[in-house]
Amino acid sequence: MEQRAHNGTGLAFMKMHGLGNDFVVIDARTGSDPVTPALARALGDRHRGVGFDQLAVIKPAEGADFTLDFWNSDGTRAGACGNATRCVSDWMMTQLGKDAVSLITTRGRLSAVRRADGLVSVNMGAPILDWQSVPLAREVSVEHLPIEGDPVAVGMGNPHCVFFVENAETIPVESIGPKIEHDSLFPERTNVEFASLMGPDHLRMRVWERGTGITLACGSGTCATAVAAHLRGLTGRKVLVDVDGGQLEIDWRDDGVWMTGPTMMVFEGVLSDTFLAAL
Ligand SMILES: N[C@@H](CCC[C@H](N)C(=O)O)C(=O)O
Repeated sequence: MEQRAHNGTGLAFMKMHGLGNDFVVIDARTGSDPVTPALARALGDRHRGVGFDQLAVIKPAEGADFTLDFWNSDGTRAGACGNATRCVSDWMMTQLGKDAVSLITTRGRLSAVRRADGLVSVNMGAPILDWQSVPLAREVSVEHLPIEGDPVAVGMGNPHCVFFVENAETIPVESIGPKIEHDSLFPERTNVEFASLMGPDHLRMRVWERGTGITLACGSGTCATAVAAHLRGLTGRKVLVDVDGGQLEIDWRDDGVWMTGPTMMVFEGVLSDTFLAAL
């Protein structure tokens, strides 16, 4: 696809999703990064923009195939986005004619592969389990946070607060999620997951994403939930996680937490100069 700069010819973008966790993707490998918080918010507006859970920007990288930056729909940055990483990696593999790619995110170098069954796996790296790096505001046990419901904190390049509940379906995610997102224990706010055990190595998870709200899936949140479930002795290191938009496979291996699932390239478009000029 031709890359258009924000110079009077519009701005090209792609729309992708992984299990309904949806993304606008801008390929800025050959030009300057056009994204500002104002552009992210305007583009993320589902009525007046395109709408997305996250905005991902592809940039050049040294020593890897590409760099990936993430924005939330409220105009804030995210350090990780597992589903966008899988979707963009799949597209990049097709562009580069490869079945594996490496990429740089703010948490470091990640790798992704396309499996023989067409599903895409990404190694999201080792979970972060020290309180300073999650980050938490003060020294507490990440495995038992001093919050009602006894949640677990896990960093996956972004913060997560995982609650284990009897039945995730009945939890009022829309009212509890934002309260926990803004709890003073999380100086950078947090993503919030509610998970229940469905069977041996099988979880159900619903999510409130920091900076976005309820989404149909959250890749990094699914990884964090699987890590937390293993730490709590509920599951092994390899689990299936049912989210609102489908199912992800999580495998916490020695080299990191691998997440596998489907990807979808939906459409390509061009933002008009009128839209860009109104920012
Ligand atoms: N949907 C993403 C995670 C999104 C990032 C999050 N809202 C944050 O601010 O950390 C995923 O698939 O991991």
